[in-house]
Amino acid sequence: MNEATRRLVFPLDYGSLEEARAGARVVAPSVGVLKVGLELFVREGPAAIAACHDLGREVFLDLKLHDIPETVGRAVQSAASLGVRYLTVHAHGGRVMLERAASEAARASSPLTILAVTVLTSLDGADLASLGLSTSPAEQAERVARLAWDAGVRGFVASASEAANLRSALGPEALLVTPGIRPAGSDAGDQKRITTPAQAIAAGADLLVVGRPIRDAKDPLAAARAIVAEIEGALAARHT
Ligand SMILES: O=C(O)c1cc(=O)[nH]c(=O)n1[C@@H]1O[C@H](COP(=O)(O)O)[C@@H](O)[C@H]1O
Repeated sequence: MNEATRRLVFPLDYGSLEEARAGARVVAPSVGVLKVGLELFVREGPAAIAACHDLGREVFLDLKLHDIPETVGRAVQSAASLGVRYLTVHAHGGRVMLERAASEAARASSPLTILAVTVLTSLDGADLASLGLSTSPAEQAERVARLAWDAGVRGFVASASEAANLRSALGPEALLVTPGIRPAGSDAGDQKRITTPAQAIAAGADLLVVGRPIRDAKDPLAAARAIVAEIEGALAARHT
């Protein structure tokens, strides 16, 4: 698998295991990581993770844990026992919760990286204001990313429009995972802070999460291939 393919994360946002398996099988040649999120995990549970492993792909379990430290710590242990490679928690769960998630992941028997979700890509400044936050999404993402970093977390989910800023705030060791990716001309849907795949790579993103532009394309494999080609071009430009 080449570097560009390794960087593409495809969310299995499907309503059943059968659909998820079929969708994953089609795009697997052009996808590095498969993400299992709330829709599929609530319905199908660990079988969804096993299906990804059957395809030889690492699993990103996206449950966006946000609870008291004890509950999150125990949930991290459960996720670790399923052999997932990445697991999301909400950075807004606070320092102790983040510390607990990071320390439980460090004790897992296989590599497990906690990803702190900073500010959801579906939110903009007006949404933050309605929550009583006077910061911009970029400022808020940096604030909670620093909090998570200090708690021992090394993976972060943010819009790629914040990736360059987070990279300079956190340094090369931070793993930056960016959803809200839209190839030029594709529908934003409910995403508000979006970039193209090339912009995300240029900004220093490590992993790009791309769902509907692939899932809902007439030819999902061709859509995934086109995104990988765009990532490849942007990586080459980054290295020159
Ligand atoms: O944690 C995530 O993966 C996530 C965080 C975030 O801020 N925004 C976001 O869209 N996601 C997820 O990334 C995927 C984006 O899907 P599309 O908008 O269809 O490309 C979905 O599975 C979301 O649950």
